[in-house]
Amino acid sequence: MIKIESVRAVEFTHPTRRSVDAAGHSHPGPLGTGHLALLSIRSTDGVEGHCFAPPQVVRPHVLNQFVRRVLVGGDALQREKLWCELEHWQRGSAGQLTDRALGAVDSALHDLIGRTLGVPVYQLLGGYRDKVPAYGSTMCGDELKGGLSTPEEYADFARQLVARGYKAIKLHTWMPPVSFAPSVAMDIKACTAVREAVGPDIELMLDGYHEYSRTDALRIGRALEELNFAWFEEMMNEQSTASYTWLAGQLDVPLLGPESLSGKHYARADWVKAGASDILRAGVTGCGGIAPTMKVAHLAESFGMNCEVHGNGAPNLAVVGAIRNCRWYERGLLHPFLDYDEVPAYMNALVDPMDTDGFVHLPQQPGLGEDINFDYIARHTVA
Ligand SMILES: O=C(O)[C@H](O)[C@@H](O)[C@@H](O)C(=O)NO
Ligand SMILES: [Mg+2]
Repeated sequence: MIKIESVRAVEFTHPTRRSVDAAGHSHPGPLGTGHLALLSIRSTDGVEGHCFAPPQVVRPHVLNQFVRRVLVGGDALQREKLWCELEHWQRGSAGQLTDRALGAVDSALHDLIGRTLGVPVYQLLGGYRDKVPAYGSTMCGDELKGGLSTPEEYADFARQLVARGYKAIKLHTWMPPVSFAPSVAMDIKACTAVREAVGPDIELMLDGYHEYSRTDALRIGRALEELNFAWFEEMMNEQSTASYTWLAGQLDVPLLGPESLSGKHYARADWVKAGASDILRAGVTGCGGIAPTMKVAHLAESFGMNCEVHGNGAPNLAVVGAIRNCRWYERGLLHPFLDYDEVPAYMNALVDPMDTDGFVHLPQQPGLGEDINFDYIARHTVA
């Protein structure tokens, strides 16, 4: 038994050049102050498991009303039981206990178990590989000169990413509030420019505006087929499964999803049944944790599908290291103005450094493998 003694979240500040637009997409911005929380679950053995999360996701109300009531005194080794109890509390939480909160708790529980047993989480989950190829996932397009404001700038950045070692690149193109977005023509021009820049051997994917009509999505999809793209992602509202099923029937380029759709592994089972995508998608923050993300991966495998894990970071990387049916680790989000390889102030090292061949090596430390700068966090804790 790994008896849980306490659960806490510490909010801290850190310098950042990432800003968020009205639609929640990140872009480069002036040097500013970011806020983040570190959720920590401590056992009676004195070991702690951790997960970073937005402060509001693990705010006191969420910990006091739900998380502590389920976890404290429980056995971290029974994390499926704990997860199911938290999921049960969601329905009556008036939307306060989010899938992201479940994701943070489940990730910290996995970290606690791994740190206690001295085993990396990806090996606890199964252990399929010790390194994985990464694709460069760009930030969304912008109107910043020299940034990602034109098809040519996407092409320039793609050349830089190939030189860095990436063997695949996913374009997030322009979305509102960018003044000219959405634009079918510009999306196609950016994809064409990048394909011409990197040649035929680099895999390319598009993840653009998320609310195109069926007919607009079809126009873009046809162009991606000409450009031999590897997949087409979240081009329509994912709440319309029928639209994805229709589009999948029209196109040869693989559709990938759902990313943003709530409903965890349950909704993704319905997508498989509906034939709404060719490649499934799940991520630890969007699906409510490592455990449900693994369930989606296994569901996909049972139907001969890949499951491309959504997002970067230690929990998602652990899942990618534990499953066969995922081609890439999503490394990003990337932008010409930002150095992704710069270690955040609250860490002592990146969890996902990439070698010159484009591989990310799974961390071999116990737990999720994050080398957290606890002193920095203590010095920058919000009172
Ligand atoms: O803000 C978002 O929608 C996400 O960061 C998104 O851009 C990115 O994570 C994604 O879509 N990856 O596939
Ligand atoms: Mg996406």
